Amino acid sequence: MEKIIVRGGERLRGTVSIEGAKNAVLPILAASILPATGRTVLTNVPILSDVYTMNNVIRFLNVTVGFNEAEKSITLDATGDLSYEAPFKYVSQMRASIVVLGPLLARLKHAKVAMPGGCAIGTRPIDLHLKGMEALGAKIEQHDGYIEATTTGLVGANIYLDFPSVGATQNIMMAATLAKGTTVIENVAREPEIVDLANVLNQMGAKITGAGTETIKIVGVPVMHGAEHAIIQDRIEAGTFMVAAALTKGNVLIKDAIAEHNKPLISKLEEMGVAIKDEADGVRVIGPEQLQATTVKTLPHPGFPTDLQPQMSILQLMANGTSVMTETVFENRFMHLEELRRMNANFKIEGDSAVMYGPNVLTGAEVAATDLRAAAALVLAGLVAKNITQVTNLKYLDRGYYHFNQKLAALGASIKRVDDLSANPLDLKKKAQN
Ligand SMILES: CC(=O)N[C@H]1[C@@H](OP(=O)(O)OP(=O)(O)OC[C@H]2O[C@@H](n3ccc(=O)[nH]c3=O)[C@H](O)[C@@H]2O)O[C@H](CO)[C@@H](O)[C@@H]1O
Ligand SMILES: C=C(OP(=O)(O)O)C(=O)O
Repeated sequence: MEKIIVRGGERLRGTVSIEGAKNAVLPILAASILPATGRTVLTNVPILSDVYTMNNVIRFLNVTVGFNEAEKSITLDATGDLSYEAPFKYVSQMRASIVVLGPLLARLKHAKVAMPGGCAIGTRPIDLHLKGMEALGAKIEQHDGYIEATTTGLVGANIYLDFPSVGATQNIMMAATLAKGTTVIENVAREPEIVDLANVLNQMGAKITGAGTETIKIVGVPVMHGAEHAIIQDRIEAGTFMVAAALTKGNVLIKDAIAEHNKPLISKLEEMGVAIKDEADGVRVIGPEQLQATTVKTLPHPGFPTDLQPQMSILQLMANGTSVMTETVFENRFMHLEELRRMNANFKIEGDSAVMYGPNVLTGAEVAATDLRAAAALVLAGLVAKNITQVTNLKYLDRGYYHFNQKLAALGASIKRVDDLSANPLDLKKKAQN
């Protein structure tokens, strides 16, 4: 069985490089459906199972996809006859496939996408995506587990999102690029990945302003063309390594990390006694001898990211005093803590909060990942636990981290992965197809 085996107790030291952002590249791959002429070339693409899955989705739609793993680049061509259906087989593997709905509707006036279910971290409805498509003039029908959207032509509209959903913002923004007239979306998500998507769409000929603020304006254009774009750095991977350095009393330079993108994490780390230095080539993190307790609440950007909550909670467990983590974005994102009971973690869950009594003395155990960030958090816990920790269910880790154990080992962690199917991109690719 594939597993990561880690012996706790090493201080991490050195430099670690960060990949392109998973949450930026996935919607941008969907955006490659929009150009009717020219090829799109993406660079700084992370080698992740989610990327292979999204490649499979858009290949099924007849986009030509060439992934050059050695160069971390993908060339895309959507100039042929496209198909409008994203089947259950792929959408069930990865919820983010729902973001093909907007571009398909814009380009073909017809989209049929399998209904994405919830996942381990929450129920994850898509009502806001659908509300946006309807406002732009799409007729939505739900049947046989599919959402079918049709239109005689999308028309710009004013849309207010009840919640700044990342996926809904991306889907509506992409649908509106080719709509007739102007669309204004209010209360949108402001994540850096939204800005990256808007940048590539504008390179493709779209007219989008306001990405990164609460209101996005899109002036529809008749046609879009291919573009070249380098994916932004992964702030969640960077944040995970910041936590790893802080946790192990380490001293690590997270190369090319963008401090601005990780402000909410950095501010909490500083509160806990961690030294952070914004250097010319990245962010240096120096962990203290003893972390201090802190209170954290997850929120849409620029609040504390839910995707760093599980990792941050390991720091809180190790901090001196009582820490509280409140999760407001997803209703079921404390599964890693339940696993950590096997490692003697002392905490209690009260509604949407976890109250952690530190400093804990974690002891190694066999634990199973339940989702992507839970997987990373369990490995982090292993770095500071006594004895040996074994983490299984690594398919979740491979969705979002490239060479996670190798990068930690290069920083001095005593860690290895057995039966490693992620070392070779071809194995990851095969896994994404199964
Ligand atoms: C591929 C990708 O980029 N994934 C990220 C994206 O997911 P995703 O785009 O799915 O997350 P959303 O921002 O849409 O979801 C946030 C909250 O809004 C709710 N909601 C969302 C849409 C909707 O139509 N109705 C509704 O109620 C969700 O159930 C959830 O409680 O943002 C999340 C929140 O930062 C991150 O954790 C994910 O890593
Ligand atoms: C929840 C995440 O991703 P997704 O939305 O793809 O499930 C994540 O990246 O932590």
